[in-house]
Amino acid sequence: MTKEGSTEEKILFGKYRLLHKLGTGRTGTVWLALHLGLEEYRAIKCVPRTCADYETFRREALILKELQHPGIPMIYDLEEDPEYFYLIEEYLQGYSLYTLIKCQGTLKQADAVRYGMQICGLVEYMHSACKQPILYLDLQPHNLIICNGTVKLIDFDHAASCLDANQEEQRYGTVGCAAPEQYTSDGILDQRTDVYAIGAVLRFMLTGTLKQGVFAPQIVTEPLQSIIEKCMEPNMDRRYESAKELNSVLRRLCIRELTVNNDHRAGPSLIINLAGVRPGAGITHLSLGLLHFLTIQGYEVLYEEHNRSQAVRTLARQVNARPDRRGIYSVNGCFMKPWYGPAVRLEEPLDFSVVLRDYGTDWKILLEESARDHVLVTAVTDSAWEACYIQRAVSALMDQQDLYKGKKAVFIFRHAGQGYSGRRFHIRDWNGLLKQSLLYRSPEYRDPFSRDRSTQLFFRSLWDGISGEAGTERSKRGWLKGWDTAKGAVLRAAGTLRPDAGSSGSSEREGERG
Ligand SMILES: Nc1ncnc2c1ncn2[C@@H]1O[C@H](COP(=O)(O)OP(=O)(O)OP(=O)(O)O)[C@@H](O)[C@H]1O
Repeated sequence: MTKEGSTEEKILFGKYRLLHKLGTGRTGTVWLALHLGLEEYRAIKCVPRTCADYETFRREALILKELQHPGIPMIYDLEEDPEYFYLIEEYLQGYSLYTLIKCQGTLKQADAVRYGMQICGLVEYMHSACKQPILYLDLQPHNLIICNGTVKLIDFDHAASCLDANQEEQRYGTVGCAAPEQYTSDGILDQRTDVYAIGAVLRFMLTGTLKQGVFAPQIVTEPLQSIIEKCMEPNMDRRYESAKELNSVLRRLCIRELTVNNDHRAGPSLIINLAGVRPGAGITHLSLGLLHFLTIQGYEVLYEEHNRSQAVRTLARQVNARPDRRGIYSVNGCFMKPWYGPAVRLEEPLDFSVVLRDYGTDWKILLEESARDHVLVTAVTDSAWEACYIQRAVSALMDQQDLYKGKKAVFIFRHAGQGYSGRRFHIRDWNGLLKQSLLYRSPEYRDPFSRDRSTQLFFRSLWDGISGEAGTERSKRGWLKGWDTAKGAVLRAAGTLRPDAGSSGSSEREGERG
C-alpha cells in the first residue's frame, strides 16, 4: 500500500492504479483507482488487518452483493495482502451530503423533501430486497453521496440483517443520527431504527446541524417539522412504521407544496400541457422524457395522450404491458394513458400529483381545454426554414391572451444556435410573449427513458423552471445555460433587428432577469 502522502505510483494486484484518496473512515481509507485493462474508475476501500478480521470485512461485501440498486455501489471484488483487506467497488462520482451542505448551505424545503424521498426509496429497498430486512444502521450525511442530483448510499460496514443486528454484542452509529435503541445492548433494532436516522438527515439538510433544537419557522413549515419529529420519536412505537410509510407522507407533502391551484378540486396539483409546433417536432419524445425523469424523482405522474399518435399503445406492445381498469399502462415504471376518444368513459385517476397532457400539434384543443391549467410547454422545431411553425404557435398563444395570461409558457428548442443563423422572420409581439416564457435548449437524446447525464440535467432544469424553483442558484445556472444559446438564435430568427419586432436591447434585459 502507498504510505500516507507518498506520490509514488502504486499499482495494486497488477491492474488498479491508485490515483488519489477519496476519504478516510473509521475502519479504512478509500482510494480512487483506475482499472488499467478496462480503463474504468473503481473505489477501493483498504482496511488494515489490525482494524478488522476477515469475516467482519467480508460481511460488507456479502451485503453489497445482495443489494442491486442504482443508488448502491456495485461490488466487484475482494482482495487481501499481508497488511490490508481490499473491497473493490463502483466509484460514485459526487459529493457527500455533508460536503454539499457545508459548502453550499442548507437546502430549501422542497429540495430536502425530494432528497428525503430518494433516501426513503433506498432504505425501503434495503428493507425489502432480501428475505430478512437489511438494516443500514449508520445513515448519516457522510454516507450519502449526491451524484447529479441523485442520492446514493455508501459504507455498508454496519449494515446487517435484522436478526444479525439484534444479536451483535457491540452497536455502532453516528451521534445525532443513531436512534436511542442503538445506545443500549438490549434495545430492539428494526426498520424504525433507520427511520429515526432519515429524520436526522432531513433535519441536517434544513438546518446544517445534527444537533436537535427548535426549527426556525421561516425555514421549515409545520407539517415537515412534525414529520421529522415523528421520525425521531425516542419511543420507536410512535415513529413511522417503515421508510415506505415515511416516503408516502413526504410525497403527499410534496404534492401539497406543489399545488398552484387554490381551488381544492380533487385530482392533480399540476397539469402540464404540451404541444409541438409541427408534427415530428418531438413533443411526445419530450413528454416521455419528462415523465421518466419525474417518475424516477419519486413523483406520482401520469402521461395522457391527447392525440392520435398511438405512441402509448406502441410502447406498451413492445413490453407486453396491459392496461389497468382505468385504462392506464405501466411502461418502464412510468404510467401512461393512451387516447381512448370521447366515447369511452373510464374511472378518473385521482392519485397522480402531476399530469402531462400531450396534445400533439392540436393547439386549438389545447387552448380550449387548458383554460384552468398553468403550464404550457411547446417543443420547437430546429430548422430555420420551419420558422413559420413557430410563428403559428406563438400567434395561437397571443390570440388567446386572456386564457394564456398568468400561465407559465415554456419553449424548448432543439439544436438552437445551429439551425437559425442567417434567417429572419417576423413574430408579432414576440417580446410580449418572452416576458411570460422560459426558453430552454434541449440536448439530443435518442431514448426518453435514458438516464444519461446531460438529459437528466436538462429535465432537472426544465422541471425547476416549471415547478417554480427557477430562482434557485442551481436551476438559474441550468436555465441561463440553455437560454444563452437559445436566446441568440431565437432573437436572430425572430428578426429582432426590425423596428416593429422590438429591440434586441429590451429582449436582452428580459433574458438577464432569468
Ligand atoms: N464507492 C465510492 N465512491 C466514491 N467515494 C467513496 C466510495 N466509497 C467511499 N467513498 C469515500 O470514502 C470515504 C470513506 O468511505 P467509508 O465511509 O466507506 O469508509 P469507512 O471506513 O467504512 O467509514 P466509516 O467510518 O463511516 O465506517 C467516504 O466518506 C467517501 O468520501
